[in-house]
Amino acid sequence: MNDNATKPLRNDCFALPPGVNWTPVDEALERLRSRLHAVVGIERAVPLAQVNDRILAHDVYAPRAHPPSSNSAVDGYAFAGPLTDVPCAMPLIDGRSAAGEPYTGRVPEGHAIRILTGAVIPDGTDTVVLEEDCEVIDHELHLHGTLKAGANRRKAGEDIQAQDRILTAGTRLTPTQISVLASVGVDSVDVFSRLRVGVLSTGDEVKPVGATVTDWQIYDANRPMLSALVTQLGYELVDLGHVLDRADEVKDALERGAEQCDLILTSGGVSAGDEDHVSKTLKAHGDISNWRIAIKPGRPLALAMFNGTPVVGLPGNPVAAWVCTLRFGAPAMALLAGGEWFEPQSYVMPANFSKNKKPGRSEMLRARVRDGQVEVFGSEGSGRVTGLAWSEGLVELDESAQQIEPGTPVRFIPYGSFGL
Ligand SMILES: Nc1nc2c(c(=O)[nH]1)N[C@H]1C(S)=C(S)[C@@H](COP(=O)(O)OP(=O)(O)OC[C@H]3O[C@@H](n4cnc5c(N)ncnc54)[C@H](O)[C@@H]3O)O[C@H]1N2
Ligand code: MOO
Repeated sequence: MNDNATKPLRNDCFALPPGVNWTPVDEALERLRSRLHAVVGIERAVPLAQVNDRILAHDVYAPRAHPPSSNSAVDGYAFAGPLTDVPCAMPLIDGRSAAGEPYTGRVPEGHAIRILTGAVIPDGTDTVVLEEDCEVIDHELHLHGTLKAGANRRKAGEDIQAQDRILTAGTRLTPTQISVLASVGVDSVDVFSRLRVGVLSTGDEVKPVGATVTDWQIYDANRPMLSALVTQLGYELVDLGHVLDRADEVKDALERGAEQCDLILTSGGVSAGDEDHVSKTLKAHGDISNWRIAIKPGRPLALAMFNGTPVVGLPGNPVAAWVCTLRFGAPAMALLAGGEWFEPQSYVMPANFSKNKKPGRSEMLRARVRDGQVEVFGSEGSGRVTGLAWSEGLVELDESAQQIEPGTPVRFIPYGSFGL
């Protein structure tokens, strides 16, 4: 039950203004944000049991209030408050109000009634005393402390009023939001179809895991990494496999991808070398813009439209591919999928390392937090996959030069901030 939610992207959506050479990270992000929009269809009335991790297509309004009636927050006794003149005693009436079994009569003035947690506050009462704070002797409630009117009462609609907008379109649904929907009886919602993301590896030296390899060949580390990332971000993975550095193979794979996917991630073949066929093919058959982003690692990033489908040409080095996918790909995919653009939440914390950073480029270092301090991986080599596994996030150092010493505040972005 899909329909097209949006119009297609423009072919020149990644074009750079004339004369642009090095693009600062913030500018690159702003450019992506302003040129991309949702490209997926809508699935209607999807049951709550199937909406975790899906993106809401429409705002949702509450069909009823939460809580629907005023009720007690504690086990105790209800009466009309406030209680100022203490100590005092109040006759208890027969009967009680329990959750699922409300008291239907009216409590006379000056009387109290037994009430349990979650039970509707009976007519004639508005205040509840905890059972630990009073005594019952011979059908009489003895009270010792003062209480404000409305104490221990959860008012009807104090959380949600009927017709309130409870969730907005573009929200990625999580268990906590599903609880909000359920609490007001919403049993199904409209969500965007999952973004279909193709992952393609390129390179004559690259072989899939499981293949026989010789010394000059390497295993494809990027495709399994990016595939797992795509799935974990909540998108539908389309495995486009691996192709050699040959124009016809790259073109065939991109054509297959453009038919099946809403976005294609490629790795390798985007710098200026003789065998960089991804760039060449995109140039020959698509609308490509080679963004030289002032970021390390990940300087070459190719953004292109190929047969109407956006292609992100990631650098081959696994660390650069990882960093670029998180920093640029994750918010871009969120927009294409109907979600909201996001700037990952970061935390300023003291460094426990030293670094003399050159000006001109941002640097993203593999990092983690121990004992309230940020540590970085021992090597910055962008082929070092062990540093990826070691890290729990990234440290982002901005374009300006910086001398980092132990104790210098740095910006740590946990992987969770990218939606992982
Ligand atoms: N003259 C220049 N040379 C290079 C530049 C430059 O600006 N000028 N940039 C360097 C940087 S930085 C990077 S990153 C790479 C990016 O190059 P490509 O995207 O063309 O990537 P490749 O050359 O194909 O591969 C780079 C590196 O990564 C390995 N690789 C490739 N695919 C995989 C994979 N699926 N799994 C694991 N490893 C992979 C590949 O073997 C290379 O070692 O360019 C620099 N050169
Ligand atoms: O993108 Mo490259 O891996 O910066 O080193």
